[in-house]
Amino acid sequence: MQEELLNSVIKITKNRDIDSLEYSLISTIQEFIGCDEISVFKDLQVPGELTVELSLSLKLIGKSEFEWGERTLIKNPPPELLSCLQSACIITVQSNDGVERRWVPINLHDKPVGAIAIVSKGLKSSDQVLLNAFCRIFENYLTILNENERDKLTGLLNRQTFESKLKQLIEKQVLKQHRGVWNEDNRKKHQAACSWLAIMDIDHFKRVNDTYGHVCGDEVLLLLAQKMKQYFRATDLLFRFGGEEFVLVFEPTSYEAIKAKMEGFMELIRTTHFPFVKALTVSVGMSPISPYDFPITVLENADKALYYAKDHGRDQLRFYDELVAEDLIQSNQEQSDIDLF
Ligand SMILES: Nc1nc2c(ncn2[C@@H]2O[C@H](COP(=O)(O)OP(=O)(O)OP(=O)(O)O)[C@@H](O)[C@H]2O)c(=O)[nH]1
Repeated sequence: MQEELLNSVIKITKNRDIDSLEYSLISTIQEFIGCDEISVFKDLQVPGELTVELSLSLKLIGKSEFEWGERTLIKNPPPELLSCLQSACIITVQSNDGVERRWVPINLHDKPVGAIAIVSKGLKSSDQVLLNAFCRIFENYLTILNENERDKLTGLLNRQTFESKLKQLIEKQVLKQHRGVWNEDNRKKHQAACSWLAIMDIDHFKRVNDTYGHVCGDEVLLLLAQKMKQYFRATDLLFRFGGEEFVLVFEPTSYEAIKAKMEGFMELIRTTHFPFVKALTVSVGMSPISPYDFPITVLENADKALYYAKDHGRDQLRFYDELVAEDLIQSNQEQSDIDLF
C-alpha cells in the first residue's frame, strides 16, 4: 500500500500542465477510494461575478466501466458547491438512500479557486484522510503550475503556454468532427463557424510609459486585462504575449459574430477611463484557425493583419483572409514560395 501511495504521488507530480494534473488526481482518487463519481469544479475568476466550470469528471456507468465528462460551464451551480467555494470548508450531504455527496475546496494562496466533488456510498474515515491528502498535494502542485502558466502582472495565460493550449483546442475540434456530434441543423451552422485567433496591441503605448512612467503603464495593462476577462467568455483563451501585446483564441463562431464581438471590445476600450491616459485605442489582427494549421502559422497570419492595421492608421480590426483576398498583403504560402526560389 505504501509503495502504491508513493507511486501515485510520483504520478501526480510528474505532470507539467494543469489539465493533465486534473486527470491524474481523478484517476488516483478512483484507484484508492472507489467512488461513483468524481468531478473537478473551477471558479474561472471572472472579475465581479462567480462563473463556475466543470473542468473534468469521471462517472461509474457499469460495474467497472467509467465515462469521462467534458468541460462545461455550470449555469446554476448547486448551493453546496457555492458554500464550499465561499467558506473554503468541506461540505457533505447524505441522502436517504445512503448516497453521500462531498465537496472538498481547492485553495490557491489561501483563496478557494475550485472544488473536488465526490459521490459515493459513504467514505470510511481512512478514505477521508486519503482524499484530503490527495487534494492537498494537488493544491500545492497546482500553485506551482499556475505560477508557471500565468503572467505575473495581469494573471492572463503567458506566452509559454500558447502552443500547448492551442493544440488542445484544435485536437478537441478535430475530435468533435470525427465523432460526428453534429446533426443536420448544427452541421449547417458549423460550416460557417470556425475558431479564431486575434493579436491585439495597444496603440502608442510607449507614449504612455514615456509621459506618465512605467507604474502608470502597468496600471493600464492591468485594467485592460480586467476588461478582457469581463468582456470575453470565460472559455476563451486570453494570453499576454509580452509588453503591450495580447493574444485571444475564440472557440468556433461565425465571421460576423466574431467581428461584432471584437469591435464591441475596441469600442469599450475607446470609452473606458484609464488612469492618467486621456484616450486609449488598440489595433487587432485576426485569423481563422483551421484544424489542420500549425499554431505558429495562425499566429503569423494574425500578426500580418495586425501590422497592416498599425501601418494604416491604427485603432482598427483587420482580417488576414480579407487582406489576402483583396491583394493587400501576400499570403504566408506565397511568401514562402518566393523565399524558396
Ligand atoms: N509599463 C510597462 N510597459 C511595458 C511593459 N512591457 C513593454 N512595455 C513598453 O511597451 C512599449 C512598446 O512600445 P512600441 O513597441 O514602440 O509600441 P507602441 O508605442 O505601442 O507603438 P505602436 O504599437 O506602433 O502603436 C515600450 O515603451 C515598452 O517599454 C510592461 O510590462 N509594463
